[in-house]
Order: sequence, then structure tokens, then C-alpha cells
Amino acid sequence: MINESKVASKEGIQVTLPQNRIPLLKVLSSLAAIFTLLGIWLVFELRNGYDQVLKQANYRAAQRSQILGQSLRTQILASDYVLRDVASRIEIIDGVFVDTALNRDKTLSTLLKEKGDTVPNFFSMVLFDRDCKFIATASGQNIGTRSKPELCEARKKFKGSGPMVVYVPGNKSASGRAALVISRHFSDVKGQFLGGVLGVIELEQMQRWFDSLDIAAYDSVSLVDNSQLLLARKPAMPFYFEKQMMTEADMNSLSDKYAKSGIATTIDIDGLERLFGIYKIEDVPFAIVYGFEKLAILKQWRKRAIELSIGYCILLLLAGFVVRSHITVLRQHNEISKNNALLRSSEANFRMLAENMADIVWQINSFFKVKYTNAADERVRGYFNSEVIGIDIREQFTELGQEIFQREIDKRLQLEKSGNKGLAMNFELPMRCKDGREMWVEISSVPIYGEDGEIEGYQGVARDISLRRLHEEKLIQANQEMENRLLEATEEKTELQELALHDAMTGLYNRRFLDAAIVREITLSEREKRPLAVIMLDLDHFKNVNDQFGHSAGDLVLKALADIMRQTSRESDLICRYGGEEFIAIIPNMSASQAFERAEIWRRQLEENSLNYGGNEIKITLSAGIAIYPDHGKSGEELILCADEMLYKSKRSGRNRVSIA
Ligand SMILES: Nc1nc2c(ncn2[C@@H]2O[C@H](COP(=O)(O)OP(=O)(O)OP(=O)(O)O)[C@@H](O)[C@H]2O)c(=O)[nH]1
Repeated sequence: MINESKVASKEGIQVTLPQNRIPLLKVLSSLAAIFTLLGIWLVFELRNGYDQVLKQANYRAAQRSQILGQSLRTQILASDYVLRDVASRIEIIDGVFVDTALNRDKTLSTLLKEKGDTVPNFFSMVLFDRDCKFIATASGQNIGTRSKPELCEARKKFKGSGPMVVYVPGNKSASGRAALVISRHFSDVKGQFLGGVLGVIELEQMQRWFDSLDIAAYDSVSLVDNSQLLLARKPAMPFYFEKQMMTEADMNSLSDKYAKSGIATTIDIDGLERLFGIYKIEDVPFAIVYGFEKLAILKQWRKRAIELSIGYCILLLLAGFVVRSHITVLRQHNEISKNNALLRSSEANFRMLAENMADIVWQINSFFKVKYTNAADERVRGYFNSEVIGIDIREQFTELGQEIFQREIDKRLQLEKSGNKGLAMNFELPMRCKDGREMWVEISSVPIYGEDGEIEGYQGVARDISLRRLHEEKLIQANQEMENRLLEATEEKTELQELALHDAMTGLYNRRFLDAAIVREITLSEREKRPLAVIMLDLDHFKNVNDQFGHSAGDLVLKALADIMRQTSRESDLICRYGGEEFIAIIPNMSASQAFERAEIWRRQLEENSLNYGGNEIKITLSAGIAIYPDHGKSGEELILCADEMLYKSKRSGRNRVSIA
């Protein structure tokens, strides 16, 4: 099991690392060793099992062939017993075969039949003489028939103590059918061959016996003679009967193989590979060959081999998974280690950077408890790091600072709720210093998110802005002063402007204004298709007033006329002092008659109202000339010129009158 531990950084960053890791190489080499051993064991086990199965099959085949061979031998011995019994009853007297037993009246044929019937396998019993001529048969037939000369010769030469057993092919058989012939021979005192008695087991009969044997499908059992001729077989293959089943060399090699390893396989005549057990029947020139089909024998072994291989593969896969998961764990660990190294390096960099910064670098948790401050806090506010770690940051603010902080936190939470996550926020608030001073700081803050995406703290920078604020205040003050001065200057300027456009003494517009205004008024009148009246006034014999009463009295007269003109004017009328004792009124939307009337009013009022100056009554009149736009001129110059001409006309005509063009 892998234990885990948490590595926590000072800033609260936690990284999980698996402990007691087994190195990959160790795991791989252990697994490789286990699986190699398991593989070797599996191969050995399967190979051994394979050999054992084949050995056992060979052994069982040998056993079966032995049992069947013994069974056949027993049948032959039983037949031999009957032959010996018959032979014991026969006496050859002067070359004549005589039954020496009690039942002398019986013929030899009857004797042979009776005795032959006691052995079910015997097809026939025959008594033959020294020339192998049949002198009596159980069936009574074929008397006088002779065995083939070579067979007869073989009988004569046979010196064995047991019966002579031979295979006689069909073409050499007296019956014309292939058979096993068992015979016992007579001889005289000198050992001369005198004939004998024989029993015949036809191969067909032998085949029937083979057919009756209970053997498994794909097994085979064969009877072969000492020349490997196939005499009987199950499953029967008549085509191969009496043909060589295998060469003697093959048979010997099979025997050799069996002797060496206990396993001997070869391809049978039906094309199937079989494990053979061969039993050569004692004293009889036949052998029983029993075969188990190899594939059938190996069926169980194959099943076990497949099961074991699947098991092995499953284990291999499991091991693969174990290795893979181990690799994944190692990779994760490497990744975490790398990240931790990066983190440590970045932390170290951050620390170095933070500790050397002039500004206060801080970090608080979601409950506003201080988790970190750099050395600048001591330099700036006088607090040691240990004095502020763990305390509520809000305690470090003045009351106003706490209000501002709360407002900013609320604003932050609103922003977060509306999806604006992680924004940097800047605000200013007053903090407390250790010596009791109040210090304004500019705070720049960003949130720190936990793995669940929720805010788990804040971090940022606080900069002492006391000096800046002082400068700002001074600047504001300076600005205020500047603004005041500017205001004053503006007022002065307005006054000056006013002065520039007005006549200082009368307060009427001056000529400068008139020159600009008349152009504007003509444009307006032209656009609105209305008349514009230009009335020019001049005091009559004004020089006399100055001369008679003084300049101040003249000024008084000028002011008096200005008042008259102003009082009887509309807001839109432009009344100007044109120069000296000349006045011009520009009156929009005024016809010639109206202008005349207006000028008359001014003339009359001046004439009728004498002025009192220092107890002296000053009486004065005026002359006027009128020009109307557009009838008397299209431009300001033309109109003024025209009005001036009319004025002089009035002067020439005796003064104190109004003339119109
Ligand atoms: N008191 C005073 N006198 C001024 C002012 N401007 C001009 N005058 C005087 O106005 C007089 C103008 O005299 P004139 O041009 O001879 O004209 P007039 O005496 O009015 O004679 P007519 O115009 O021909 O009727 C001069 O004596 C100027 O000194 C001013 O601002 N104040």
C-alpha cells in the first residue's frame, strides 16, 4: 500500500506525494523474474505433462497389446491343448493312424470334429501324414489334399517343443482362405516326421474377434505376423490386409524409441498419428499392435495447457496493469516533484522579490487573517512580521480604513457573483503604524482561489502614499489658488473686454464694436429680409459747451444724450458712441419712418431737457442723419456714409433736425 503525506508550503499550498515508492526498475525486474520463472515452470510443466500423457498412453497401449496378445496366445494354447489331446489318442501303426482311445468304433473324422468343437475358434481340424496329405478332417472333406510343399518342409524342419503356428495366405491355403494354422507333429523313435494334426483359425474369424473388441474411437488394434503383414485390424481396413503394415525397421525404431523414452509415435496406415504398444506373442510369430490416437490422448493435456496459458496471460495482463498503474503513479510523482521544485524555486524567487520590495507584500485568508507580510511592513509601518501574522488585517486599519475595506470587499463579492472573477482591485485607505501614525496606503488586491473555485484568501501589495497624498493635497490647494486667480483674471479680462467694446464714459458700445456689429446685423437683416436702420447723431455746437462751461460739463452733456438714447431703445438696438460728440444707433427691423420717429424723439428730448451744471443751465440740440438697409446701402460703410451725409445735410440745413436719405 502506498502511504501519502502532504507537503505544505508556507503560503498554504499543499501537494500530495506518495511515500515508500518502489522504484520502477525493481518492480519490473521482480515481475520479469517472477514471470520468467512462471513461464519456465509452465513450459516445463506442460512439456512434462505432455511427456507424461504420451508415456502413460504408450504404457497403456503396451499393456493393452500385451493383454490382447496374451488373450490370443491363450486361444492358441487352448487350441494346442486340443491338438495335443487328439495327438495323444492317435497311434501310427505301420503308417496307419489309429485312435487308441476307448471309442475305437469312431472314425478319425468324428474324433476331430468332437475335439474341434470344444474350441470355438477352430474352424477345422485336420490329420495329415508324413507327406502333409490330409488323411482325416473334422468336416470329412478335402481328404487327400496336400499342404503346400514349402509348408510341409517347414513342418518337417520344425523342432520346437510347442505347437507350430504359421500364417498361411489365401493362395497357399488348402481352403483358399487366409488362416492361422496351429499344428502338432508326430515322429518315430528316430525323430522322423510322421505327420501331425493341425487346427485352422481363419483370418476372417480373427477379424471378427478384433471387431468385437471394445476400443475407443480413433484407437486401433492390429494383428501382424513376424513379417509385419497385417492380418486383422480394428477399425478394419481390408485393403491393407495381408500387406505389410510397417517395415521391420520401422517396427524396430518404434521399439527403440519406446525403450529409450517410453514414448513412440508414428503415422498409422489410416494417416493418424498414434502411440503404439507392441506385444510379440511368445512362441508365436505374431504381434499385437495397439495404438492410441495422439490428438485424442492429448485432448485433456491441451485443455489444461490452454487453461494454464490463459491463466498465465491473465497474470501477465494483471502484471501489465500493475506496472502501468505504477508507472502512472511514478509519473504523477515525478510531475509533482517537478512542480514542487518549480514551486519551491518560484517561492524562493517570490520571497526574494517580495522581501526586497519597497512596498508591503501581503497575503490574507478568507477570514482576513494575515498569512504573510514581507520585510517592508517593518520598514514602512514598524511592525515585525511576527506581530501581524495571524491577526485580522482590519485591526490594522483606521475606522475610515475599515469602512473603505468593507466597501471594497462587498464590491469584490458583487463582481465575483456577476462572473467577473479574479479582477485586480485598487483602492486607498488609511492604516495604522506601530508608532500611532496614520498612513494612507494604496492597496492592489487579487483573490486566491481554492481547488473548489471558491475564494480562499487575497494577496497583493500595499504602497505608502502618504507623501503622494500630501503632494496631492498641496497640488489641490495650489490648483484652488490657481483657479481663484484664474477666476479673478477672467473677471478682469471680461472687464477689459467690456472696456474694449464699450465707451468708458457713456457706457455705450464703442466704434470698434460698431464696425463688427454692423456687418453681423446686415447679414441677419439680409437673411431675414427686414430693414436695418442706421441713425447718426451729432451735438450741435458742442464746442461751445466745452468752451463755455468746461470739459466736464461737455462730458455731462455726452452722458445725458447717451442716457436718452439708451432709455428709449430696445434690447436689440445697438447704441454706440461713434467718436467725440457723434453717436450711431443700429436698429434691426426698423423702417425709415420708424427710424425718423426714433431720431425725432431723441432730438426732442435733448432739446426739451436742459442740463444743470454748477447752477448753470446748459441747453443743447442735436442733428441726425438716417440711412436704411438695404435701400440706402448694402454694406456698413455705405450705410454709415449715407447716414453721415444726411447728418451733414441736417447741419447744413440749420441743425436741430433729422434728415433721411
Ligand atoms: N467735453 C468733451 N468735449 C469733447 C469730447 N470730444 C470732443 N469734444 C469736443 O467737441 C467739439 C467739437 O467741435 P466741432 O467739431 O467744431 O463741432 P461743433 O462745435 O459741435 O459744431 P457743429 O458740429 O458744427 O455744430 C470740440 O471742441 C471737441 O473738443 C469729449 O469727450 N468731452
